[in-house]
Amino acid sequence: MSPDSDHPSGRNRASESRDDAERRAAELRREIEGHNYRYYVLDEPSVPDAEYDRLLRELEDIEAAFPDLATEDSPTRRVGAPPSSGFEEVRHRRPMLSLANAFEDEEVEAFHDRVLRGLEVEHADYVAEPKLDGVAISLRYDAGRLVQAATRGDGLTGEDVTDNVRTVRAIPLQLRGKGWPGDLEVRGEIYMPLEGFEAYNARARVEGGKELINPRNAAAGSLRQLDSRLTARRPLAFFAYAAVADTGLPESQFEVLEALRGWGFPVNPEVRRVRDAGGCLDYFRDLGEKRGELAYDIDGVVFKVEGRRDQETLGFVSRAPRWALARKFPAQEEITRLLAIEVQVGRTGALTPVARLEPVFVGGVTVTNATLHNLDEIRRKDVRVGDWVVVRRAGDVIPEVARVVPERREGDPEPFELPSECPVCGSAVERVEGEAVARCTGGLVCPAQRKQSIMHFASRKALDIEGLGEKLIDQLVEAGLVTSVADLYRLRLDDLVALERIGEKSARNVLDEIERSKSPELGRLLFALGIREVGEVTAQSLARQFGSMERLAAAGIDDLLEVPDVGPVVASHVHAFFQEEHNRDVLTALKEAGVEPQAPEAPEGEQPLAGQTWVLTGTLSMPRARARNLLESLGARVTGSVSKKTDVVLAGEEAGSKREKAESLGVRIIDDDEFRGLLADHGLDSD
Ligand SMILES: NC(=O)c1ccc[n+]([C@@H]2O[C@H](COP(=O)([O-])OP(=O)(O)OC[C@H]3O[C@@H](n4cnc5c(N)ncnc54)[C@H](O)[C@@H]3O)[C@@H](O)[C@H]2O)c1
Ligand SMILES: [Zn+2]
Repeated sequence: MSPDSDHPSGRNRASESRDDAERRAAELRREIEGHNYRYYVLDEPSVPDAEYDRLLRELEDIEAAFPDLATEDSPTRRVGAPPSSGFEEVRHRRPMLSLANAFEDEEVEAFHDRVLRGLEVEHADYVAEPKLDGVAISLRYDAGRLVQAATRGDGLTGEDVTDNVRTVRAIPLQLRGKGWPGDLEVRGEIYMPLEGFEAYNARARVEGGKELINPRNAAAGSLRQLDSRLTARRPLAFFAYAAVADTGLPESQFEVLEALRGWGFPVNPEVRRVRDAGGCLDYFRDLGEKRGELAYDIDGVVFKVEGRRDQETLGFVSRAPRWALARKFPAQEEITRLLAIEVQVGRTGALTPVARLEPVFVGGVTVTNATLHNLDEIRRKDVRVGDWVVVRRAGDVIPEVARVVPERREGDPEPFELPSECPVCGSAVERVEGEAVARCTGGLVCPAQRKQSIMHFASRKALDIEGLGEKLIDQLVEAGLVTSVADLYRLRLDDLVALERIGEKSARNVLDEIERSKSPELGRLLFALGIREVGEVTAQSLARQFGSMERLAAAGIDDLLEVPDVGPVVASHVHAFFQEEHNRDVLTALKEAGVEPQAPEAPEGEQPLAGQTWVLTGTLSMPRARARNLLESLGARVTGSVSKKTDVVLAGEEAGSKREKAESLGVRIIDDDEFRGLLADHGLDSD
């Protein structure tokens, strides 16, 4: 959070007097307890970890300044939360503790100094391990067989989740190799790999289920299901990082990890032995660079004193060992205030809502804007202007508003609505049912889309204006010479020659090309207009069906639906395009400039099916578009619905109502095999 923020958790708010401190400490404890409950019991935190860590540190600072304010049960002294009912309790043989946290390099150096002093040595070796962002688990093995699995709980007592843990494939039910202690406890982290996490959420979005907040809470929540069949469906994995036994364990942490590997446990491959603070910090930096490539979330690095005897010498403080330290990465999630939602128009006309934020330091940079994706996402997350929101910036990914902090909403702000007109050009905004993205329909006139639309217009499959490339288009638009494609036809030699880096010869060539493009095939011109979802094939179909721009422009949705392969989405895009006044102006301007589209020609060659009208229905053994092309190349007209004018219905498998209608009208019906025979008769290859 920015230092000038007015949120009460700012750490620099020194407590002036003891009374203030006492009040603030009580406030902090209440708030932290609330977060603990949401995080450890519900597996559904509302604030990001960074915010929680700040609150905890503020409380630690107060307790350090006024030691008599520190209560026995203060959250600064406790680990996690007591086990929840619904599970048997498991008393840990040795407490499962937390880790001391470091947010700065200096804190790593201070830790190292304490270790050197504690052990009375000059150098110290550490094992450096990725700090997995998952959930700690304790696994008991009796004579090599898994007999019990428990969560950390409050550190002393955990929850018996044995049945659930048995469904995690990475955890051996029976130890391998040899030399394992007969009575062995293995500790490690159960986590959800990112891929599985994203796949799970993608499915939840489609099926309308509940999404998981982050991989760590996903892992914890999965493990604490009361029905282990639900756990089995979650993609969980495991890394071991510690072992507890009375005898029979190697003397150093590194060797313990190697032994665990030999006994069949996955051990993180990034684990290294390092020396002194310098070695720790190098490792931290290197792993930080790799963080984005890992298949799982890590939130930092753990340094552990290598020798087990040395660990014992150093011992523990209330909630963490003195021989270990977690150096945390910069937070990828932060909390800040949503000041406004602005709408940007992209090069393709997509309207993107963008969050204007109170500046916040997250993922290593200061973020002032974040994407909100689209209106559906805003609705799903119920984001409203003025809310406190969690902003996420992972690696180089564009920052996004991940979620709202609901308990901090003030009043009852209005839900956000998209404008009905494009904020850039004023054209109508279209939102097709079932599509997430809303778009400006003024593709041909909208300044936000200008360069893109001209480039598309001139491209090879459209009007194929050679020499009119991206650079020249940039120059033309920036010089104000071209605001829509119709302006291309008003360009003069002087205009072009006046531009930088264009000689007279190439200017002439471009003008010749533009002149030549004045009599395009109708289908190409339609494609060139850049109507959404109208690709080359659809443009050709539209051209064949309607024969002229005027007829197409006058077509209603129902007329459009008659065209083969045109469904409701395309029909609605085409309709909206021609409804938009700005677009009609450009079409008029094109006409005035002398652009005359050519009606589609009859295909060349033999036309044995000329004059026949065909309808395709059911599942064919080739893609429908191909069947249609083949028929058209033989001269047939292919339409979408069966009527008395239909000559032949080609009915594939599971043909439904169209087939019935053809039967009732007495229209000839042929099947896939007959169709292939017919193609073969005309020398066409059906494969
Ligand atoms: N957002 C919230 O509301 C909220 C609430 C409570 C706690 N938290 C977060 O939870 C964390 C505190 O929880 P904590 O007490 O578990 O401390 P911690 O997560 O900082 O460190 C201890 C834990 O690290 C894990 N760990 C991962 N890799 C390890 C390795 N190689 N070796 C040893 N341990 C490893 C273990 O599970 C261990 O229990 C903080 O990050 C805090 O921000 C957040
Ligand atoms: Zn626009």
